[in-house]
Amino acid sequence: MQRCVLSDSGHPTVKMAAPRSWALWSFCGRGWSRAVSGYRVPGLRSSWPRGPLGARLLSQEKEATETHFGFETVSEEEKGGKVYQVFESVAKKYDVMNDMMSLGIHRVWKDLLLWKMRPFPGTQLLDVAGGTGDIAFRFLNYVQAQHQRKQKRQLRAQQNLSWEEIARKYQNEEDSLGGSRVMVCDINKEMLKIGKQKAHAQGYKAGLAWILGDAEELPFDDDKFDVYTIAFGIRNVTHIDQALQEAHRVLKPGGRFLCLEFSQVNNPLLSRLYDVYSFQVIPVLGEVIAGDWKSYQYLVESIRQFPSQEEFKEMIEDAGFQKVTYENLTSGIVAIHSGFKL
Ligand SMILES: COc1cc(O)cc(C/C=C(\C)CC/C=C(\C)CC/C=C(\C)CC/C=C(\C)CC/C=C(\C)CC/C=C(\C)CC/C=C(\C)CC/C=C(\C)CC/C=C(\C)CCC=C(C)C)c1O
Ligand SMILES: C[S@@+](CC[C@H](N)C(=O)[O-])C[C@H]1O[C@@H](n2cnc3c(N)ncnc32)[C@H](O)[C@@H]1O
Repeated sequence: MQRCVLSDSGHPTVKMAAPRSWALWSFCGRGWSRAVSGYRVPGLRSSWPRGPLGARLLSQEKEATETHFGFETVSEEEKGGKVYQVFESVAKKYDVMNDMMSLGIHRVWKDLLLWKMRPFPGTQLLDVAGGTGDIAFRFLNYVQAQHQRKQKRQLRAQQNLSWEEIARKYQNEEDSLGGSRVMVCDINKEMLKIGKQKAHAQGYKAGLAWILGDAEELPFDDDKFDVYTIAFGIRNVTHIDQALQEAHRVLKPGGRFLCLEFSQVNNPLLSRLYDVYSFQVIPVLGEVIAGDWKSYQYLVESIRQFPSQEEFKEMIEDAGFQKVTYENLTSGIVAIHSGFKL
Protein backbone atom coordinates (compact mmCIF):
# COMPACT_ATOMS: atom_id res chain seq x y z
CA MET A 1 0.00 0.00 0.00
CA GLN A 2 1.33 3.42 -0.94
CA ARG A 3 0.33 6.47 1.03
CA CYS A 4 0.70 10.20 0.62
CA VAL A 5 2.03 11.77 3.78
CA LEU A 6 3.74 15.04 4.52
CA SER A 7 7.51 14.96 4.83
CA ASP A 8 9.42 16.97 7.46
CA SER A 9 9.45 19.90 5.11
CA GLY A 10 5.68 19.89 5.14
CA HIS A 11 5.31 18.53 1.65
CA PRO A 12 3.61 15.34 0.63
CA THR A 13 5.62 12.26 -0.09
CA VAL A 14 4.89 8.63 -0.70
CA LYS A 15 5.15 5.94 1.89
CA MET A 16 5.06 2.27 1.12
CA ALA A 17 4.00 -0.08 3.83
CA ALA A 18 6.30 -2.98 4.70
CA PRO A 19 7.81 -4.98 3.16
CA ARG A 20 8.30 -2.47 0.34
CA SER A 21 10.77 0.37 0.73
CA TRP A 22 10.19 4.11 0.84
CA ALA A 23 9.49 5.64 -2.50
CA LEU A 24 10.45 9.13 -3.54
CA TRP A 25 7.48 10.07 -5.59
CA SER A 26 3.94 10.93 -4.95
CA PHE A 27 1.08 10.86 -7.36
CA CYS A 28 -1.47 12.57 -5.22
CA GLY A 29 -3.99 15.21 -6.11
CA ARG A 30 -3.44 16.70 -9.54
CA GLY A 31 0.30 16.55 -9.91
CA TRP A 32 3.52 14.78 -9.23
CA SER A 33 5.85 15.76 -6.50
CA ARG A 34 9.30 14.72 -5.53
CA ALA A 35 9.53 14.05 -1.84
CA VAL A 36 13.04 15.27 -1.30
CA SER A 37 12.62 18.51 -3.19
CA GLY A 38 9.28 19.31 -1.64
CA TYR A 39 7.27 20.40 -4.62
CA ARG A 40 3.69 21.53 -4.24
CA VAL A 41 1.06 18.90 -4.88
CA PRO A 42 -1.95 20.73 -6.27
CA GLY A 43 -5.28 19.50 -5.04
CA LEU A 44 -3.96 17.80 -1.94
CA ARG A 45 -5.17 19.42 1.27
CA SER A 46 -4.55 22.95 0.05
CA SER A 47 -5.87 24.35 3.35
CA TRP A 48 -3.51 22.26 5.45
CA PRO A 49 -0.84 24.28 7.33
CA ARG A 50 2.48 24.12 5.50
CA GLY A 51 5.88 23.57 7.09
CA PRO A 52 6.77 21.43 10.10
CA LEU A 53 3.41 22.02 11.78
CA GLY A 54 1.55 20.66 8.78
CA ALA A 55 3.90 17.72 8.64
CA ARG A 56 3.38 16.87 12.29
CA LEU A 57 -0.36 17.28 12.14
CA LEU A 58 -0.76 15.11 9.12
CA SER A 59 1.55 12.32 10.18
CA GLN A 60 -0.01 12.31 13.64
CA GLU A 61 -3.57 12.37 12.49
CA LYS A 62 -3.61 10.03 9.54
CA GLU A 63 -2.01 9.18 6.28
CA ALA A 64 -3.96 10.40 3.29
CA THR A 65 -4.60 7.86 0.59
CA GLU A 66 -5.71 10.11 -2.20
CA THR A 67 -4.66 9.86 -5.79
CA HIS A 68 -6.15 11.07 -9.00
CA PHE A 69 -8.29 9.72 -11.74
CA GLY A 70 -7.79 12.17 -14.60
CA PHE A 71 -8.31 15.58 -12.97
CA GLU A 72 -10.54 14.10 -10.30
CA THR A 73 -9.20 13.39 -6.81
CA VAL A 74 -10.21 9.94 -5.64
CA SER A 75 -9.15 7.49 -2.98
CA GLU A 76 -6.55 4.92 -3.97
CA GLU A 77 -9.10 2.20 -3.36
CA GLU A 78 -11.50 3.77 -5.86
CA LYS A 79 -9.03 4.34 -8.67
CA GLY A 80 -8.54 0.73 -9.78
CA GLY A 81 -12.27 0.19 -10.15
CA LYS A 82 -12.71 3.37 -12.16
CA VAL A 83 -9.87 2.47 -14.51
CA TYR A 84 -11.39 -1.00 -14.89
CA GLN A 85 -14.74 0.52 -15.91
CA VAL A 86 -13.07 2.76 -18.51
CA PHE A 87 -11.41 -0.14 -20.33
CA GLU A 88 -14.39 -2.43 -19.93
CA SER A 89 -16.46 0.28 -21.61
CA VAL A 90 -14.06 1.07 -24.47
CA ALA A 91 -12.76 -2.47 -25.17
CA LYS A 92 -14.90 -3.14 -28.27
CA LYS A 93 -14.04 0.20 -29.88
CA TYR A 94 -10.50 0.42 -28.53
CA ASP A 95 -8.65 -0.38 -31.75
CA VAL A 96 -10.78 1.75 -34.05
CA MET A 97 -10.59 4.67 -31.62
CA ASN A 98 -6.80 4.52 -31.59
CA ASP A 99 -6.66 4.70 -35.36
CA MET A 100 -9.14 7.56 -35.45
CA MET A 101 -7.57 9.61 -32.67
CA SER A 102 -4.03 9.29 -33.94
CA LEU A 103 -4.76 8.84 -37.66
CA GLY A 104 -2.81 5.60 -37.42
CA ILE A 105 0.26 7.19 -35.81
CA HIS A 106 -0.01 4.90 -32.75
CA ARG A 107 0.92 2.03 -35.09
CA VAL A 108 4.21 3.71 -35.97
CA TRP A 109 4.98 4.32 -32.28
CA LYS A 110 4.36 0.65 -31.53
CA ASP A 111 6.54 -0.44 -34.46
CA LEU A 112 9.31 1.80 -33.14
CA LEU A 113 9.04 0.12 -29.75
CA LEU A 114 9.68 -3.23 -31.41
CA TRP A 115 12.60 -1.87 -33.43
CA LYS A 116 14.11 -0.52 -30.26
CA MET A 117 13.65 -3.90 -28.54
CA ARG A 118 15.28 -5.84 -31.37
CA PRO A 119 14.22 -9.22 -29.94
CA PHE A 120 16.44 -12.19 -30.71
CA PRO A 121 15.44 -15.84 -31.28
CA GLY A 122 14.29 -17.22 -27.95
CA THR A 123 13.33 -13.86 -26.38
CA GLN A 124 10.79 -14.28 -23.58
CA LEU A 125 8.60 -11.16 -23.52
CA LEU A 126 6.13 -10.06 -20.89
CA ASP A 127 3.76 -7.39 -22.22
CA VAL A 128 2.01 -5.85 -19.24
CA ALA A 129 -1.25 -3.92 -19.72
CA GLY A 130 -1.11 -5.62 -23.10
CA GLY A 131 -4.83 -5.12 -23.76
CA THR A 132 -5.86 -6.17 -27.23
CA GLY A 133 -2.42 -7.49 -28.13
CA ASP A 134 -0.89 -4.84 -30.41
CA ILE A 135 2.60 -5.21 -28.96
CA ALA A 136 2.40 -9.01 -28.75
CA PHE A 137 1.37 -9.38 -32.42
CA ARG A 138 4.15 -7.07 -33.54
CA PHE A 139 6.61 -9.09 -31.46
CA LEU A 140 5.47 -12.37 -33.05
CA ASN A 141 5.70 -10.88 -36.55
CA TYR A 142 9.17 -9.56 -35.82
CA VAL A 143 10.63 -12.75 -34.39
CA GLN A 144 8.99 -14.88 -37.06
CA ALA A 145 10.38 -12.74 -39.89
CA GLN A 146 13.79 -12.74 -38.25
CA HIS A 147 13.72 -16.52 -37.73
CA GLN A 148 12.61 -17.14 -41.31
CA ARG A 149 15.45 -15.02 -42.66
CA LYS A 150 17.89 -16.99 -40.54
CA GLN A 151 16.37 -20.30 -41.64
CA LYS A 152 16.56 -19.32 -45.30
CA ARG A 153 20.22 -18.40 -44.92
CA GLN A 154 20.89 -21.79 -43.29
CA LEU A 155 18.91 -23.72 -45.92
CA ARG A 156 20.71 -21.95 -48.74
CA ALA A 157 24.04 -22.78 -47.15
CA GLN A 158 23.18 -26.48 -46.78
CA GLN A 159 23.64 -28.75 -49.79
CA ASN A 160 21.79 -32.01 -50.52
CA LEU A 161 18.64 -31.40 -48.45
CA SER A 162 15.58 -33.37 -49.47
CA TRP A 163 12.31 -31.61 -50.33
CA GLU A 164 10.71 -33.16 -47.18
CA GLU A 165 13.41 -31.75 -44.95
CA ILE A 166 12.97 -28.29 -46.41
CA ALA A 167 9.15 -28.46 -46.16
CA ARG A 168 9.32 -29.69 -42.54
CA LYS A 169 11.51 -26.76 -41.60
CA TYR A 170 8.98 -24.33 -43.06
CA GLN A 171 5.91 -25.97 -41.59
CA ASN A 172 6.98 -26.38 -37.99
CA GLU A 173 4.85 -23.64 -36.46
CA GLU A 174 6.32 -23.87 -32.95
CA ASP A 175 9.81 -23.59 -34.34
CA SER A 176 8.89 -20.66 -36.60
CA LEU A 177 9.53 -18.34 -33.65
CA GLY A 178 12.91 -19.76 -32.73
CA GLY A 179 11.64 -20.42 -29.18
CA SER A 180 10.43 -16.85 -28.55
CA ARG A 181 7.27 -16.39 -26.51
CA VAL A 182 5.10 -13.51 -25.38
CA MET A 183 2.75 -13.35 -22.43
CA VAL A 184 0.11 -10.64 -22.52
CA CYS A 185 -0.87 -9.68 -19.00
CA ASP A 186 -3.76 -7.31 -18.37
CA ILE A 187 -6.11 -6.63 -15.50
CA ASN A 188 -9.15 -6.27 -17.74
CA LYS A 189 -11.06 -9.33 -18.96
CA GLU A 190 -12.84 -7.45 -21.73
CA MET A 191 -9.62 -6.11 -23.25
CA LEU A 192 -8.09 -9.60 -23.17
CA LYS A 193 -11.23 -11.05 -24.74
CA ILE A 194 -10.93 -8.69 -27.72
CA GLY A 195 -7.23 -9.49 -27.95
CA LYS A 196 -7.89 -13.23 -28.04
CA GLN A 197 -10.55 -12.77 -30.74
CA LYS A 198 -8.09 -10.76 -32.82
CA ALA A 199 -5.39 -13.40 -32.34
CA HIS A 200 -7.80 -16.11 -33.49
CA ALA A 201 -8.97 -14.10 -36.51
CA GLN A 202 -5.42 -13.24 -37.57
CA GLY A 203 -4.03 -16.73 -37.00
CA TYR A 204 -1.70 -16.08 -34.05
CA LYS A 205 -1.43 -19.17 -31.87
CA ALA A 206 2.08 -20.37 -31.17
CA GLY A 207 4.19 -18.57 -28.59
CA LEU A 208 1.32 -16.50 -27.24
CA ALA A 209 -0.43 -16.61 -23.85
CA TRP A 210 -3.05 -14.36 -22.24
CA ILE A 211 -2.93 -13.81 -18.50
CA LEU A 212 -5.27 -11.86 -16.27
CA GLY A 213 -3.11 -10.00 -13.78
CA ASP A 214 -2.26 -6.75 -12.07
CA ALA A 215 0.91 -4.82 -12.97
CA GLU A 216 1.32 -4.06 -9.27
CA GLU A 217 1.37 -7.72 -8.30
CA LEU A 218 2.45 -9.79 -11.25
CA PRO A 219 1.56 -13.48 -11.15
CA PHE A 220 5.07 -14.58 -12.21
CA ASP A 221 8.22 -15.83 -10.54
CA ASP A 222 11.33 -13.71 -10.18
CA ASP A 223 13.91 -13.50 -12.99
CA LYS A 224 11.65 -14.97 -15.65
CA PHE A 225 11.61 -12.66 -18.69
CA ASP A 226 14.16 -11.15 -21.07
CA VAL A 227 12.03 -8.13 -21.86
CA TYR A 228 9.17 -6.37 -20.08
CA THR A 229 7.03 -3.95 -22.11
CA ILE A 230 4.22 -1.68 -21.07
CA ALA A 231 2.58 0.48 -23.75
CA PHE A 232 0.07 3.16 -22.79
CA GLY A 233 -0.55 1.21 -19.60
CA ILE A 234 1.51 2.59 -16.73
CA ARG A 235 -0.41 5.90 -16.72
CA ASN A 236 -3.45 3.97 -15.52
CA VAL A 237 -1.79 2.12 -12.66
CA THR A 238 -2.48 3.39 -9.11
CA HIS A 239 0.97 2.73 -7.62
CA ILE A 240 3.40 3.25 -10.45
CA ASP A 241 6.44 2.73 -8.22
CA GLN A 242 5.10 -0.67 -7.24
CA ALA A 243 4.53 -1.65 -10.89
CA LEU A 244 8.12 -0.63 -11.67
CA GLN A 245 9.44 -2.74 -8.81
CA GLU A 246 7.43 -5.69 -10.11
CA ALA A 247 8.88 -5.16 -13.58
CA HIS A 248 12.35 -5.30 -12.06
CA ARG A 249 11.53 -8.43 -10.06
CA VAL A 250 10.25 -10.52 -12.98
CA LEU A 251 13.06 -9.59 -15.38
CA LYS A 252 16.12 -11.84 -15.62
CA PRO A 253 19.43 -10.18 -14.77
CA GLY A 254 20.38 -8.47 -18.02
CA GLY A 255 16.70 -8.10 -18.92
CA ARG A 256 15.25 -4.94 -20.42
CA PHE A 257 12.37 -2.69 -19.40
CA LEU A 258 10.66 -0.74 -22.19
CA CYS A 259 7.80 1.66 -21.68
CA LEU A 260 5.86 3.50 -24.38
CA GLU A 261 3.78 6.24 -22.82
CA PHE A 262 2.40 9.73 -23.39
CA SER A 263 4.79 12.41 -22.28
CA GLN A 264 5.45 16.14 -22.46
CA VAL A 265 5.48 17.90 -25.82
CA ASN A 266 8.65 19.90 -26.36
CA ASN A 267 7.46 22.16 -29.17
CA PRO A 268 5.33 25.09 -27.90
CA LEU A 269 3.27 25.48 -31.07
CA LEU A 270 2.58 21.77 -31.37
CA SER A 271 1.80 21.69 -27.67
CA ARG A 272 -0.93 24.34 -28.12
CA LEU A 273 -2.46 22.51 -31.08
CA TYR A 274 -2.23 19.22 -29.26
CA ASP A 275 -4.04 20.68 -26.24
CA VAL A 276 -6.85 22.00 -28.42
CA TYR A 277 -7.04 18.71 -30.24
CA SER A 278 -6.99 16.69 -27.00
CA PHE A 279 -9.63 18.60 -25.12
CA GLN A 280 -11.87 19.72 -28.01
CA VAL A 281 -11.70 16.80 -30.41
CA ILE A 282 -10.84 13.55 -28.62
CA PRO A 283 -13.83 13.41 -26.24
CA VAL A 284 -16.09 14.23 -29.21
CA LEU A 285 -14.59 11.33 -31.17
CA GLY A 286 -15.08 9.16 -28.07
CA GLU A 287 -18.74 10.08 -27.92
CA VAL A 288 -19.38 9.68 -31.65
CA ILE A 289 -17.47 6.44 -32.19
CA ALA A 290 -17.58 4.68 -28.83
CA GLY A 291 -20.59 6.42 -27.28
CA ASP A 292 -18.35 7.27 -24.35
CA TRP A 293 -17.27 10.87 -23.75
CA LYS A 294 -16.14 10.30 -20.17
CA SER A 295 -13.57 7.60 -20.89
CA TYR A 296 -11.90 9.80 -23.49
CA GLN A 297 -12.02 12.78 -21.17
CA TYR A 298 -10.19 10.54 -18.68
CA LEU A 299 -7.65 9.62 -21.39
CA VAL A 300 -6.66 13.22 -22.12
CA GLU A 301 -6.65 14.21 -18.46
CA SER A 302 -4.55 11.23 -17.44
CA ILE A 303 -2.03 12.18 -20.14
CA ARG A 304 -1.65 15.62 -18.53
CA GLN A 305 -1.14 14.03 -15.11
CA PHE A 306 1.69 11.78 -16.15
CA PRO A 307 5.21 12.88 -15.16
CA SER A 308 7.68 14.40 -17.60
CA GLN A 309 10.31 12.36 -19.41
CA GLU A 310 13.00 13.25 -16.83
CA GLU A 311 10.75 12.64 -13.82
CA PHE A 312 9.69 9.25 -15.12
CA LYS A 313 13.31 8.37 -15.87
CA GLU A 314 14.16 8.98 -12.20
CA MET A 315 11.27 6.81 -11.07
CA ILE A 316 12.57 3.96 -13.23
CA GLU A 317 16.02 4.41 -11.70
CA ASP A 318 14.48 4.42 -8.21
CA ALA A 319 13.02 0.98 -8.98
CA GLY A 320 16.57 -0.33 -9.50
CA PHE A 321 16.99 -0.10 -13.27
CA GLN A 322 20.33 0.94 -14.76
CA LYS A 323 21.31 2.72 -17.96
CA VAL A 324 17.91 4.39 -18.11
CA THR A 325 17.36 6.44 -21.27
CA TYR A 326 14.41 7.77 -23.19
CA GLU A 327 13.58 8.78 -26.71
CA ASN A 328 10.89 11.27 -27.67
CA LEU A 329 8.60 10.42 -30.55
CA THR A 330 6.47 13.02 -32.37
CA SER A 331 8.03 15.89 -30.41
CA GLY A 332 7.40 14.21 -27.08
CA ILE A 333 3.70 13.41 -27.55
CA VAL A 334 4.97 10.01 -26.50
CA ALA A 335 8.32 8.72 -25.25
CA ILE A 336 9.96 5.33 -25.01
CA HIS A 337 11.84 4.78 -21.76
CA SER A 338 14.35 1.97 -21.55
CA GLY A 339 16.23 0.49 -18.61
CA PHE A 340 18.17 -2.65 -17.73
CA LYS A 341 18.22 -4.97 -14.74
CA LEU A 342 21.95 -5.35 -14.18
C1 LIG B 1 -9.55 5.36 -22.26
O1 LIG B 1 -8.20 5.27 -22.48
C2 LIG B 1 -7.72 4.99 -23.69
C3 LIG B 1 -8.55 4.69 -24.74
C4 LIG B 1 -8.02 4.43 -25.98
O2 LIG B 1 -8.84 4.13 -27.02
C5 LIG B 1 -6.66 4.45 -26.19
C6 LIG B 1 -5.82 4.74 -25.15
C7 LIG B 1 -4.35 4.76 -25.42
C8 LIG B 1 -4.05 5.68 -26.56
C9 LIG B 1 -3.42 5.37 -27.71
C10 LIG B 1 -2.88 4.03 -27.97
C11 LIG B 1 -3.24 6.41 -28.76
C12 LIG B 1 -4.27 7.54 -28.71
C13 LIG B 1 -3.94 8.70 -29.54
C14 LIG B 1 -4.04 10.00 -29.14
C15 LIG B 1 -4.48 10.41 -27.81
C16 LIG B 1 -3.79 11.08 -30.12
C17 LIG B 1 -2.36 11.39 -30.29
C18 LIG B 1 -2.27 12.54 -31.16
C19 LIG B 1 -1.62 12.61 -32.35
C20 LIG B 1 -0.78 11.55 -32.90
C21 LIG B 1 -1.75 13.83 -33.15
C22 LIG B 1 -1.43 15.08 -32.43
C23 LIG B 1 -2.33 16.15 -32.82
C24 LIG B 1 -1.94 17.42 -32.94
C25 LIG B 1 -0.56 17.86 -32.81
C26 LIG B 1 -2.93 18.45 -33.14
C27 LIG B 1 -3.31 18.62 -34.54
C28 LIG B 1 -4.17 19.83 -34.51
C29 LIG B 1 -5.26 19.98 -35.19
C30 LIG B 1 -5.71 18.95 -36.16
C31 LIG B 1 -6.08 21.23 -35.03
C32 LIG B 1 -6.69 21.38 -33.68
C33 LIG B 1 -8.13 20.94 -33.62
C34 LIG B 1 -9.18 21.74 -33.79
C35 LIG B 1 -9.08 23.17 -34.09
C36 LIG B 1 -10.56 21.17 -33.65
C37 LIG B 1 -11.34 21.09 -35.00
C38 LIG B 1 -10.99 19.90 -35.79
C39 LIG B 1 -11.83 18.85 -36.07
C40 LIG B 1 -13.20 18.70 -35.50
C41 LIG B 1 -11.36 17.77 -37.01
C42 LIG B 1 -10.80 16.61 -36.26
C43 LIG B 1 -9.41 16.47 -36.66
C44 LIG B 1 -8.73 15.34 -36.74
C45 LIG B 1 -9.32 13.98 -36.46
C46 LIG B 1 -7.32 15.45 -37.21
C47 LIG B 1 -6.30 15.05 -36.17
C48 LIG B 1 -4.98 15.27 -36.76
C49 LIG B 1 -3.94 14.48 -36.58
C50 LIG B 1 -4.01 13.23 -35.80
C51 LIG B 1 -2.72 14.93 -37.28
C52 LIG B 1 -1.43 14.48 -36.69
C53 LIG B 1 -0.36 15.44 -36.94
C54 LIG B 1 0.85 15.45 -36.35
C55 LIG B 1 1.29 14.39 -35.45
C56 LIG B 1 1.76 16.57 -36.58
C57 LIG B 1 -6.34 5.00 -23.89
O3 LIG B 1 -5.53 5.27 -22.87
C1 LIG C 1 -4.48 2.12 -23.24
S1 LIG C 1 -4.56 0.42 -22.95
C2 LIG C 1 -3.07 -0.14 -23.67
C3 LIG C 1 -3.21 -1.47 -24.35
C4 LIG C 1 -2.03 -1.90 -25.21
N1 LIG C 1 -0.82 -1.99 -24.43
C5 LIG C 1 -1.82 -0.98 -26.37
O1 LIG C 1 -0.76 -0.40 -26.47
O2 LIG C 1 -2.73 -0.86 -27.20
C6 LIG C 1 -4.23 0.33 -21.24
C7 LIG C 1 -4.40 -1.05 -20.67
O3 LIG C 1 -3.88 -1.04 -19.33
C8 LIG C 1 -4.63 -1.99 -18.61
N2 LIG C 1 -4.40 -1.77 -17.17
C9 LIG C 1 -4.78 -0.72 -16.41
N3 LIG C 1 -4.38 -0.89 -15.14
C10 LIG C 1 -3.70 -2.07 -15.09
C11 LIG C 1 -3.03 -2.80 -14.07
N4 LIG C 1 -2.98 -2.35 -12.82
N5 LIG C 1 -2.46 -3.97 -14.38
C12 LIG C 1 -2.50 -4.46 -15.64
N6 LIG C 1 -3.14 -3.82 -16.65
C13 LIG C 1 -3.71 -2.64 -16.39
C14 LIG C 1 -6.04 -1.73 -19.07
O4 LIG C 1 -6.91 -2.78 -18.74
C15 LIG C 1 -5.83 -1.54 -20.56
O5 LIG C 1 -5.96 -2.75 -21.25
